[in-house]
Amino acid sequence: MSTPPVGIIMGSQSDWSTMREAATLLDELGIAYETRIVSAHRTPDRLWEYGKTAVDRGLQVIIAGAGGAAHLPGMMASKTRVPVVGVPVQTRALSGVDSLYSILQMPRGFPVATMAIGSAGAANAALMAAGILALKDDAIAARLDAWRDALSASIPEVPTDD
Ligand SMILES: Nc1c(C(=O)O)ncn1[C@@H]1O[C@H](COP(=O)(O)O)[C@@H](O)[C@H]1O
Repeated sequence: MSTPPVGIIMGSQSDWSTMREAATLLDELGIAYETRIVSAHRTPDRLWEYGKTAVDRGLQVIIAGAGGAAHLPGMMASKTRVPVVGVPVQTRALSGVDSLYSILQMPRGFPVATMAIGSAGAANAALMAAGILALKDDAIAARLDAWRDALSASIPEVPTDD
């Protein structure tokens, strides 16, 4: 089976309820993806292998979600030049600010495109991936344009009472 263009990876099964938002949006846009649990802390060899083979397998964007000491996106970015879009998963103790800072503050040279905390960030990660793929894929570009137009059209111009 050929590798899809997008990999959605997450530090734990518990991140799936957040990262599912990215998968749902990619489904809407007709973009194939794979999903994996990969942890810098708990499965470092799996992380290494995923990053080492990403280019050769044909992955074009990696969406990486993690919470707390969220080292996964940055470590993945250190191992592959495939663009990594990071999603800070919301945590109970620190509301996801810990995840955000862990992902955001990369040293010069190894960037992670960091999204907002939580499911909106996961959805935006999928849209970011779509935008990257759309640069070289007219069909994805057309579907992304249509998706954006539909969202804009759904926003009322005048507020109403609930
Ligand atoms: N931040 C990371 C990494 C990593 O960065 O490699 N691996 C797991 N985790 C995070 O630990 C949190 C709690 O995980 P559990 O719910 O499994 O205890 C999750 O949000 C996961 O992303």
